[in-house]
Amino acid sequence: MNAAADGGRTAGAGAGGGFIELDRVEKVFAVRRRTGLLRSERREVRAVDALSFTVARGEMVGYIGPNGAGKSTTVKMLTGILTPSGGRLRVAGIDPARERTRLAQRIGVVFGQRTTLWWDLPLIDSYRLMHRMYRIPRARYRENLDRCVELLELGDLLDVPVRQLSLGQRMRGDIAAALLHDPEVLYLDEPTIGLDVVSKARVREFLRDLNAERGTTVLLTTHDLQDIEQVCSRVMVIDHGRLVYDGPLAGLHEAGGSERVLVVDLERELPPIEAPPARVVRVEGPRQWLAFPAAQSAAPLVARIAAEHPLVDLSVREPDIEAVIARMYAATAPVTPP
Ligand SMILES: Nc1ncnc2c1ncn2[C@@H]1O[C@H](COP(=O)(O)OP(=O)(O)OP(=O)(O)O)[C@@H](O)[C@H]1O
Repeated sequence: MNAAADGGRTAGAGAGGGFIELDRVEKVFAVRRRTGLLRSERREVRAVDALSFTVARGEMVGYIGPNGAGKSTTVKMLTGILTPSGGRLRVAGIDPARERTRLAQRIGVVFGQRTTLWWDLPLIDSYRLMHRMYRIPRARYRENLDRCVELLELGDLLDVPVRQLSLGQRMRGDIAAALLHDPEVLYLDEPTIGLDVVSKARVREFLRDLNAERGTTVLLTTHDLQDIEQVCSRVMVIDHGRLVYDGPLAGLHEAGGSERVLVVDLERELPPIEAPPARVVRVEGPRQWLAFPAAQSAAPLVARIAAEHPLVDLSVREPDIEAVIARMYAATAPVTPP
């Protein structure tokens, strides 16, 4: 399982070391569980376990894993909200837990399921408050705001109270808020959750542009593998607090032999389509489902089917992250840290 074998320590490291560096980082929570009327038992939850990886400046990395794997705990340690129980962690050379305020000037955070905006205020008032809170120089604030308003198409929304925005509009508003102070690194936690296809595409395109123009380092937590495919060149998989894969997304699909499904609507009922290595896994009237290796592009398969069959419509279904990870486990034993 390639780079994870050395704890991901070398992957993506820049000449002068990584921009984000974790060396055997741990986070243990003490939890109390009630065992009787007056009795409770103390238990430890190892949310992050000897986690080591390096992210170079300007990298866009997906950070995925099943529920409870330790993703949020990692991001909270990277922002200084939580202090590690052990190990060494640095972001831009700063120890987040010790210098949280100084680090805040250099990082941006977006939580898909929570907003950092003031609910009852028009969007622009939240930005004005952040301008003061972060003490952003006026010219820089204006420049960043203008750019975000243009690229995220916020012009008509600036005077709308946040509670009246749709989920997609609010998410674009939150992304702009995280970028007003020009952070060098952006942590995004489920930035496309609940968004429609067009809004998702807009957010992904914006992140790619941001990275190309400013070299912003991006760490993206998501359950949507298309976010990773379209934004990140590298993906890290965490499970039970440990890094179990670090490399390209295609490699993750290969490790588990995962498949995508092409759903094809034909003009009429026809015999199962023959287009190896894709294979028909289901037929319902004029609709057919073809499974094909997820590491391969769908384009040649689509072109071939379109050329040989009376095609009306088609769509591609991605494998879900839990299934990919489960298959990866089935195919190879997870890395056990030394
Ligand atoms: N404050 C806390 N106190 C006790 N246990 C915690 C605390 N925060 C997280 N945990 C536990 O640590 C483990 C990792 O949780 P974490 O929220 O980091 O997972 P996650 O990968 O972000 O999951 P999800 O995808 O569901 O958000 C879980 O077992 C969780 O119950």
